[in-house]
Amino acid sequence: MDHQADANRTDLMTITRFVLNEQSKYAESRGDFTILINHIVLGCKFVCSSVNKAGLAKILGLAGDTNVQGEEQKKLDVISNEVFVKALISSGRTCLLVSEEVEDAIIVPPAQRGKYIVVFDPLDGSSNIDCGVSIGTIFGIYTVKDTAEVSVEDALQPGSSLVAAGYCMYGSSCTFVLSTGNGVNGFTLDPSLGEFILTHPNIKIPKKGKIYSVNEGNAKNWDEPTAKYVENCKFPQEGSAPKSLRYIGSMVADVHRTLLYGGIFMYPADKKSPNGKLRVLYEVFPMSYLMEQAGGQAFTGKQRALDLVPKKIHDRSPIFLGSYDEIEHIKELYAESKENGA
Ligand SMILES: O=P(O)(O)OC[C@H]1O[C@](O)(COP(=O)(O)O)[C@@H](O)[C@@H]1O
Ligand SMILES: [Mg+2]
Ligand SMILES: [Mg+2]
Repeated sequence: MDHQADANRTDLMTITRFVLNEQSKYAESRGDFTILINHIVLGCKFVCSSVNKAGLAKILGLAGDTNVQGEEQKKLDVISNEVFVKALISSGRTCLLVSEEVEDAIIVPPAQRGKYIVVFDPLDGSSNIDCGVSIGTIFGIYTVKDTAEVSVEDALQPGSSLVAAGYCMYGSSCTFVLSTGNGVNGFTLDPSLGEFILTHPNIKIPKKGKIYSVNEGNAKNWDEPTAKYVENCKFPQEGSAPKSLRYIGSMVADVHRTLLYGGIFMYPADKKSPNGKLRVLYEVFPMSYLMEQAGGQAFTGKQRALDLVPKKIHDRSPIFLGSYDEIEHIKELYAESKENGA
């Protein structure tokens, strides 16, 4: 047993240590945020182990119910939702929860309330669960002044009011990516320690990218700027190389690759779904917050995504997010089509 190596492992930057360091920068902090993040991390570890043994544990397939989105819920959608609702309420640091899998906002019992609102997608990429392709969990964190009178309206804040956001990807390795407003950091789960260790410090997305990510199956219903942008990816001007298409169909996995490699992920509006598919509060906002914190951009086709103010907790919005220059190009195409009166 190499005791020295083991001893050295004690100075690894775990996520708890990292968040505690972050918190120590705020004189008024009492550790509430660290406790909240620890409960989210606990939920992710639980879901990760469930996902890894899903086939064995017979938790693949449908749960038999339909959620507020009209989607057939997978067993892991329901299990993940229960895990996070319980973990977040038992943290004693939340007052309101919004989950993709629950129609109404969950108001935490007064005795267990804290100042944070958590919006979350307990299991993202549900269509990929049964074939073992990467899936994830997405979350955003807001604060509220008066927890005593908290109501669903308190969750309908712009994305720019988020105090933190992140996701956990259940893939070949389990990766937790977090921003508390000072850049983006990635942590990998060390199964032998059961700890998330800092492996991707201060993630910065490349300014340009060689990859575009979109469900081309919707192409015939796209608007002109989207069609033009994708056309340009495939048939670029003289001297530029065509981009590669990568589409996993799990937002967490497609955005994680985009964050690390650069490029663009988009779920645009189309004639079939004029507001796109992805949900503002617990998909679009957290990923847009992370993208901006990493030096990228997030655009709806009309405005900066984080400036949106949702009217309902399950609102959807078109979204283009990724490398700074790629989003600039999309913005120009939308401005052009607006000038042409489209
Ligand atoms: O199959 P489509 O239409 O391309 O949609 C894929 C998108 O839908 C989602 O699966 C929606 O998320 P959920 O799985 O959480 O419902 C995203 O992860 C993904 O980006
Ligand atoms: Mg999702
Ligand atoms: Mg989901």
